[in-house]
Amino acid sequence: MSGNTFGTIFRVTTFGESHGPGLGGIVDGCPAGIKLDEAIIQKALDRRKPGQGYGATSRKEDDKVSLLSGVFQGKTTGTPIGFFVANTNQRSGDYSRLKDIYRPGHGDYTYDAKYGFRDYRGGGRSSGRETVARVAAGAIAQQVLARQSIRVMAYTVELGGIPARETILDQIETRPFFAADPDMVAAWEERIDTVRKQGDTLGGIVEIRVQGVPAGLGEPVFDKLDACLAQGVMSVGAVKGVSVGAGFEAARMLGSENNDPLSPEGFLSNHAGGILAGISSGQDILVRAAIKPIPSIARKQRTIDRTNQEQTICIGGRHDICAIPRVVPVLKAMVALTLTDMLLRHRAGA
Ligand SMILES: Cc1cc2nc3c(=O)[nH]c(=O)nc-3n(C[C@H](O)[C@H](O)[C@H](O)COP(=O)(O)O)c2cc1C
Ligand SMILES: C=C(O[C@@H]1CC(C(=O)O)=C[C@@H](OP(=O)(O)O)[C@H]1O)C(=O)O
Repeated sequence: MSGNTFGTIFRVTTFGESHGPGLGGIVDGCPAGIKLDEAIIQKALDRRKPGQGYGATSRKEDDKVSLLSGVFQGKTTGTPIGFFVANTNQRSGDYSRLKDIYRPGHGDYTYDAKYGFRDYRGGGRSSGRETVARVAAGAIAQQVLARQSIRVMAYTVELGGIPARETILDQIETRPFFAADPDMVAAWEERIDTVRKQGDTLGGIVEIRVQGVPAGLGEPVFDKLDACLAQGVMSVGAVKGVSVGAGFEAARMLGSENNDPLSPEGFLSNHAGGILAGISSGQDILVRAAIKPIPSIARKQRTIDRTNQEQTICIGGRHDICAIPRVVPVLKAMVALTLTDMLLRHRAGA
């Protein structure tokens, strides 16, 4: 298995680095006849791109996608779909001071430990920028899911320790932060402002909800639907926790509280998050992701260099203060990719 490929039947391979010529991917295994053009992918990319939104990096990229193959007359042909997004605003000089120094919390130390090679121009493959390719692939997956009336939504339920009070699902996509609760936006913006002035960063929690999933998707062991969703979501940078349904709360409940009773009209609650024994139950799938604070902070920190000498760093450059909201479309994409793969596996009887 290559570390750059995700999925078994609907497979996505991504390539590229944040300071190279660009990023792209290949989606292989997409059925023929699915409606697809650059505009559909672009719409998803525009929701993730840098340089926009509160607390976002000031790096300005258009993230303009080119479709290279696998589409004819607005429909997929069944052959590999290739796409590319150019980098246009790298400013790699920002990183020359960090050439031999490891940033705490980022991939600098572990990449050097793995490869024994240091491409110090930004995060490279570990950069949040790699997620541009996932969002493009996820937009293709969502076209497949839409044909089955399966809809993936993602929204922010907590930011900087301040939780949303309620979840209002309509118009999430047009709200700042993809906020579950529009009344929380002002408090979240204020929290970001305070933390930014301190040279610091923060995290949050994103919920992904999938409606319209038929009962029966997923494998009984190992490739359980919840296991595959957790892998897809956890594979995104800055994600440090994944829960399904009641998640960690289930550990504090009694069986009588946690079970979702069945009735002829359907389940009476959804603590399971739409998955039982690794297989979808037909209820909404509910996944949450814990997003850590952005590691590149403008405060003095202790670290070491490549020769193990003690150093202090204070990181400048263009960084997000919080990965939310830009990570929201990425998590949506990873859930869409996982479900599309499971749907096609189910159909193939594989
Ligand atoms: C959409 C997105 C944007 C991000 N922006 C930044 C950033 O501006 N600066 C930074 O240091 N890390 C940023 N990160 C986080 C790092 O990429 C991430 O912490 C790093 O890859 C290490 O991975 P880990 O947090 O999973 O251990 C971002 C992540 C995502 C998903
Ligand atoms: C460019 C993007 O986000 C980048 C994610 C990122 C990181 O370390 O994860 C660090 C910054 O990179 P750079 O210093 O190269 O601009 C962000 O701007 C993007 O998401 O498109």
